[in-house]
Amino acid sequence: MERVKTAIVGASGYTGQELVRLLLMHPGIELVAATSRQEAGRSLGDVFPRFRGMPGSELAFIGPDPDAIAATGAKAAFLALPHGVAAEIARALLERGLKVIDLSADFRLRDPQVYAEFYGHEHPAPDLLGEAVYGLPEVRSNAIAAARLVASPGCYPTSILLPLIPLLKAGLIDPATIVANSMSGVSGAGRKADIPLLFCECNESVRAYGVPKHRHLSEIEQELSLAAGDKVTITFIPHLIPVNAGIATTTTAMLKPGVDAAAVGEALEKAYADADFVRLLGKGGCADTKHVTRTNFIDIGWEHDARTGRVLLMSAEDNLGKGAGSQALQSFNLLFGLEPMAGLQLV
Ligand SMILES: NC(=O)C1=CN([C@@H]2O[C@H](COP(=O)(O)OP(=O)(O)OC[C@H]3O[C@@H](n4cnc5c(N)ncnc54)[C@H](OP(=O)(O)O)[C@@H]3O)[C@@H](O)[C@H]2O)C=CC1
Ligand SMILES: CC(=O)N[C@@H](CCC(=O)OP(=O)(O)O)C(=O)O
Repeated sequence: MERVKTAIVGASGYTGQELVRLLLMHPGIELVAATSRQEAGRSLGDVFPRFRGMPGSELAFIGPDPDAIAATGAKAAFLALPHGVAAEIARALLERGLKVIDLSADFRLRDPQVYAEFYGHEHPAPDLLGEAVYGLPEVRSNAIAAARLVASPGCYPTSILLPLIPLLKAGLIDPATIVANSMSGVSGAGRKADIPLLFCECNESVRAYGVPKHRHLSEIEQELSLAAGDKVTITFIPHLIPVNAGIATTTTAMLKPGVDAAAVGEALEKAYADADFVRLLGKGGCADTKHVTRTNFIDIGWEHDARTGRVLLMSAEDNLGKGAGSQALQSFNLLFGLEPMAGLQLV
């Protein structure tokens, strides 16, 4: 079978590097371009010694020039770029006939005004928002398969949306009572020098940040509102924890009056019975990042607090995996009609 020629734009960052790892191992993909302004001219193996000796690791980084990327024959590109930058390159690559899977926030929101509200600047390509598909494969696999432009979800949103959407669709919880507490590893902030992210600032320390209006609320509330069929507004409290990668989220909400708690487990089972990458841990299951890092799995457990009437949803994923790179690859497999598990059998 001919492999799909594919590019990674922004391959020197954390999600880019995870994509390099995944694509070099994928049986249906030929990595033909990897971009970085700083590393242009050096090979993947030189820049990232972990890849030395792997077939494909001799590929040299090129600059992020759309013509140069298209000239490699790439049929698709993953964009692992900062938001704002991604939209511009996405447009140029779409015009050159590539399919685009964007890991940034640029195409996740339907409403450009919401983007301006949460990102502090006008949307750079509002005309493309209509065709972008929010790439949560467990929720809209058919739309992803037919897309030209996929907006891969943020890391926190994935960990919050997958447990909640089935409960909202089944009408089991009161949306006004949803509170999501998340803890993220430091790679979630990207590969940059920033004083609050230095080892001495983060190590042996945990802190909340981004309250009360973290930018991920925009896409979380967009998707929860679609599931509930009504506007949903939630409280979201992200925390930075001293691990390289991994997100653990605990979400709570009040069960609606008269709802039997067992319905929570039933709704999750029904939604994810055929989902390759959602592992349900059942009642009392406390998901642990240790078991999901470097994989495309999200583990979800739940509990009912009979004293307060709240349901507790515990989820864990890798922010660079199911929260970014491997989830984007899951969408890629759908886009190109490949085996859903291809390149993702990671444990
Ligand atoms: N880290 C995470 O857990 C997650 C990140 N995301 C999103 O994915 C995207 C990438 O994130 P992450 O890998 O963490 O980011 P990094 O900061 O680690 O990497 C950014 C990449 O983009 C390149 N880049 C930066 N600025 C420009 C520019 N102006 N033009 C062209 N290339 C540029 C950098 O290379 P160079 O400077 O050499 O050009 C680098 O390869 C972001 O939008 C992020 O929000 C999504 C989900 C999770
Ligand atoms: C720990 C940390 O700093 N995390 C990042 C979220 C990473 C992510 O998913 O961001 P995108 O929406 O840009 O894809 C943050 O809070 O901004």
